[in-house]
Amino acid sequence: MTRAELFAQIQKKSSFLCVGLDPDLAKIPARLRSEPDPIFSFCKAIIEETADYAVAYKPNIAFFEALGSKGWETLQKVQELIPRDIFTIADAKRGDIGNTSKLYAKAFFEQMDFDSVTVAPYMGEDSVSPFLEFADKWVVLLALTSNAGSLDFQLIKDETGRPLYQSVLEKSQEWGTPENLMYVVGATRGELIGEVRKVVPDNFFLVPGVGAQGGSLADVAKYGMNSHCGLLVNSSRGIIYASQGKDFAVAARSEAAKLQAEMAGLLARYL
Ligand SMILES: O=c1ccn([C@@H]2O[C@H](COP(=O)(O)O)[C@@H](O)[C@H]2O)c(=O)[nH]1
Repeated sequence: MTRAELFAQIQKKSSFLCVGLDPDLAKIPARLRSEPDPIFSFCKAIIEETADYAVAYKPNIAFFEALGSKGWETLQKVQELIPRDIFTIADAKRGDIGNTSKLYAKAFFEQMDFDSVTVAPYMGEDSVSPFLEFADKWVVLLALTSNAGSLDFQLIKDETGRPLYQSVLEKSQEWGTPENLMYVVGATRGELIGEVRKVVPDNFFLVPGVGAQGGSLADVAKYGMNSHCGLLVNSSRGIIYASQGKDFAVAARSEAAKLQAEMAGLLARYL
């Protein structure tokens, strides 16, 4: 999917919602556990109920690969089920020496047809570039993550006072363009999102941390939105586990609808 197509979807749905698919057998409704593929049934119901409000889905690969070969089959079926006009993110956090990264890219872009994959920047240019060689596919590079441990490295300053996340942003601008490179920027980082936006004015951000992690959607839009919206805001547990009862899919729809309504207001205000 191109950047223009993604922006067109955002405008059409008045939404920049990414629904995170983190399906945990221990948390899905008990009645689904007797189905032949409980995780697929769960994801299918969530996708069917939230697709009106979502412009992206982000399956977190850990929740599938933890189930072994069956989990990979389920992931492929889930990816194929997502409507083609909705952006897909394989949240796999890959990155290795060049020839290995190339095969990770083939796995997510050719074996499966994801639009994008999350990649860690730690190993540098040759670990990221192989993912950028695929037409209309995207790298979503970890920049300023939402977790507490992000403080361990990402905010450490070099001798010029520049934090590490800023070096990641600046250096990676040499590798990709706003047409194929997004950044992970946590919603829990508040006004720091504005600092990231100053360094990379045109790139999309994938923003996890709204919902279960407590980040503010209003702050994300205030500090992060650009003229193409530039934001995909993810919520996983806040949507998919809105209810663990029989009404889980309807409850997920309702949570997605609430976020979309707030997003529509923010788009009207800042775009
Ligand atoms: O900085 C990051 C990078 C990735 N994630 C992932 O996003 C979702 C968030 O789930 P919630 O349930 O909405 O908290 C999850 O898959 C994480 O692995 C992140 O949270 N922060």
